[in-house]
Amino acid sequence: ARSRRVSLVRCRGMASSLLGAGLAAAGRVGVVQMTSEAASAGVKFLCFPEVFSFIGSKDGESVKIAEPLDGPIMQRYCSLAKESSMWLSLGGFQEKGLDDSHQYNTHVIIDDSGEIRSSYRKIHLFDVDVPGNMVYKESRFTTAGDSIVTVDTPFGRLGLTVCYDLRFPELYQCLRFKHQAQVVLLVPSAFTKVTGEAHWEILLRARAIETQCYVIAAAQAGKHNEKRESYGDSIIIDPWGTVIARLPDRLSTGFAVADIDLSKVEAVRTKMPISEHRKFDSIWKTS
Ligand SMILES: O=C(O)CNC(=O)[C@H](CS)NC(=O)CCC(=O)C(=O)O
Repeated sequence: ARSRRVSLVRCRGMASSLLGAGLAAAGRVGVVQMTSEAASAGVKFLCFPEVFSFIGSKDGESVKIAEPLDGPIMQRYCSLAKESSMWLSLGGFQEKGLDDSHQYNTHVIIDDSGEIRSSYRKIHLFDVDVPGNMVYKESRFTTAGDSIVTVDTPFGRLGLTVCYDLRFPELYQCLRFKHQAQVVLLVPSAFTKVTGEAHWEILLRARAIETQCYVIAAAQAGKHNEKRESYGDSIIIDPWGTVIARLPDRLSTGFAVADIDLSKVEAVRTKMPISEHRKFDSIWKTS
């Protein structure tokens, strides 16, 4: 297996203007310029954080700008992928839902010819009272997905997830052991500052170690508006659990690059064959 360059990106002002509905010129330059810089660095697959095209400052704002996957926002990203000959992971897209007051929180994979290859709707919704912070109720405007999604790419079989999904290891177990996500589990996120500082990196490394997969986790960071602040280094973790690329939380712009080497996945799994040792079917499933 040849190694492939993969990268995480974060742009200044990301999520307020960008390629989204507001479309401020500066924001667009941000995304396009960062993508071209990544292309010059040899990147073949670029991963964006959750809510990459829009973050609202008030409840219910994002449902108003939600669009279907064949709408103008996604079309722009498809053109960007094609022009830069790059695969894109676009997590946390506000996909138009069943009615005007509902959306899905959707992770979209576009290939290097500009075609949407797959999309995953966030299964676990963040209805949480964050200690010392605020009460989130994602389910008010968002409908949960109910399907597990993998997609075959030149970077291996990807397992798609979003943000709060990270806290539910059974999803990752299913991706690895039932759907053979041999390679990367993508976790685009906008973790809160409080929960992110406490849990973000340790959960990501645990998911990589226990699934023996690469984990690619693009994070929002910094203050978005009066009410919202996100926390997290954007990191790429290898199947042994080592962080091999990092874009620190304090940087509002930039990208981090790593090579994905599928032979590393096989090496870790051969030496420690947890898929043969697990007792899920023989004990847990039936007890
Ligand atoms: O609603 C939006 O604008 C975009 N969506 C998000 O930011 C989502 C839902 S509110 N955030 C999380 O899932 C945070 C998880 C988290 O922080 C944790 O698990 O600790």
